[in-house]
Amino acid sequence: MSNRVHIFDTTLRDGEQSPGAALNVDEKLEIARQLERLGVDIIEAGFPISSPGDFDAVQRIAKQVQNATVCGLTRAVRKDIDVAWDALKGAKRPRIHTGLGVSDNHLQHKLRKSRDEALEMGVSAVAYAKSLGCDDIEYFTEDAGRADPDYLCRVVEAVINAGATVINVPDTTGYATPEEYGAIFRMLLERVPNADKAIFSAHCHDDLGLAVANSLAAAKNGARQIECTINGIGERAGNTSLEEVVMALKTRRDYYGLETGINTREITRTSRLVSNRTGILVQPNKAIVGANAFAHSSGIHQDGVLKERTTYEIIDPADVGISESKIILSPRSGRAALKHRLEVLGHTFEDAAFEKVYERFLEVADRKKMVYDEDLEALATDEARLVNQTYELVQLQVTCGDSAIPTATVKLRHANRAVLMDADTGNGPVDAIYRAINRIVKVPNELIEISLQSVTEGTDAQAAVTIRVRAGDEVHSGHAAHTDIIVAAAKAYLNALNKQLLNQPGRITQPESERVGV
Ligand SMILES: CC(=O)SCCNC(=O)CCNC(=O)[C@H](O)C(C)(C)COP(=O)(O)OP(=O)(O)OC[C@H]1O[C@@H](n2cnc3c(N)ncnc32)[C@H](O)[C@@H]1OP(=O)(O)O
Ligand SMILES: CC(C)C(=O)C(=O)O
Ligand SMILES: [Mg+2]
Repeated sequence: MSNRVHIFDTTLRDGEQSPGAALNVDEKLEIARQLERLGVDIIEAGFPISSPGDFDAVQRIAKQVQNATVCGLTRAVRKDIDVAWDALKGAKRPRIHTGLGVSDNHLQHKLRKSRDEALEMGVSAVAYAKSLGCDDIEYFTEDAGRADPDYLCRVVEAVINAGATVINVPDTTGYATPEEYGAIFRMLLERVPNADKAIFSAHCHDDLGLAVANSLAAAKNGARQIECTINGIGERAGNTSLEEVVMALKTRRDYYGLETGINTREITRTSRLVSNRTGILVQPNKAIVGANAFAHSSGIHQDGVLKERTTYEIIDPADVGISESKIILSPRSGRAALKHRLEVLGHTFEDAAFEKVYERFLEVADRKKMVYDEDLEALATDEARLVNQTYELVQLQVTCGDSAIPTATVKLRHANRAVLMDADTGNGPVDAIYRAINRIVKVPNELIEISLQSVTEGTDAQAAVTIRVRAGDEVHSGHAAHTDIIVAAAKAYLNALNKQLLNQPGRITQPESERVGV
């Protein structure tokens, strides 16, 4: 038996059966083009009899696709087959996918047919498709996951005799377990006398979250076609996800010994296109294509991945078309991750300065949960400026509002370790802060410009404050960033005053203001 597994993509048929996923014809064509780039073997383009729009889509895809087989779904009904064959006329490699339920549940309640009647319908549908000149006929034994094995074997044997070349054994309701589903394929291959005349195909639904596991079990037991959809979209809980099943076969080739023709580097692009056009978002923790699939956010993992990627990654992100894995800076990140990201952004620090950056990073991370490059830039430049500071902000308390007198209390630490506190009122909170700071620092200056800017997005964004003060002939600028804009304003002012103080002899001398908590 060959070790090549055909990938049958049904994003445009079963995937489009996802509630709310309806695609227009142009979008279907666009997705079909991308599926070809991805290298799928078969594109199930639609159910041509279902609507004029679907007929049109199948017809246009059939004409456009160059390499893949293009397939149209039908019931085991002549008019469906006629319409599908008509839609597939322009295809280089057309396939009719017809079939009928095989479980007693479907026979009794839905089709209201006896086993023999249904078998006869299936056989005539295949024979009819063949009579039209179709030599690639796939037969689906709907709800095979709940069918009587003896009846399933009878149906499969009969439809292969009638001309079916591919036998689809769907677990339509997502009921089977991997062991059971694998065993169905083993049984069919062992018991059906003409089984060697057909390729057996797995088609699984994810009602119990087992679609991928069931498809893999089928492949392990002889299935050589897997039906799947991009992002696992599809009827109810969805279908087998193409990206998961393909990457499982590739990553665990040692276990399955099977190959597909998929160009896995196109996986991410295809996933994004389908999500975009269907409007169905991909959950962040989704395997392979979720936003977090290659993101590391805790310190121990980040340290490991930075030392050697394979400590926590079994797939190289480049293999699925992602340039690199992500290190997400969070309150759980350690020094290794922070240092790495700062270096990537071009910031290096001496050990002591780095410890201060790390301390401030943790403060920001606790407030923001995720720290972005823009936050780091703000944080790093701020710290770089503060290395030579004379005064450092220890604590700030502000009272303001439409009926309160803006009042600020500031506590500063001097370079000689003295902690100084003072308070003042002002026209507004920033004015009050600057007056309180002036009472401690006591360097004459004039505030000539203040600008406030948000450097990241959201209500928890970092605010950056830039100010300029004039002292005699000199102008000093100060810059600081913080998630609290009032704190950023205080730090920016201190930053400017610290620069002013750099030029003053004896700046490390103890100033005269009130000393507290030395
Ligand atoms: C498991 C799957 O995913 S199967 C594919 C599911 N996809 C779709 O159903 C989308 C396309 N479907 C449609 O557009 C429509 O349902 C159509 C055009 C196929 C049929 O529409 P209608 O003629 O109005 O029939 P309706 O949908 O109400 O009922 C389905 C009929 O097909 C019968 N039927 C269902 N499956 C099959 C089958 N595989 N072979 C033969 N008959 C079938 C049902 O028993 C029912 O027949 P009844 O009306 O005699 O009871
Ligand atoms: C039409 C068939 C192949 C199907 O989608 C199913 O049984 O789930
Ligand atoms: Mg299905």
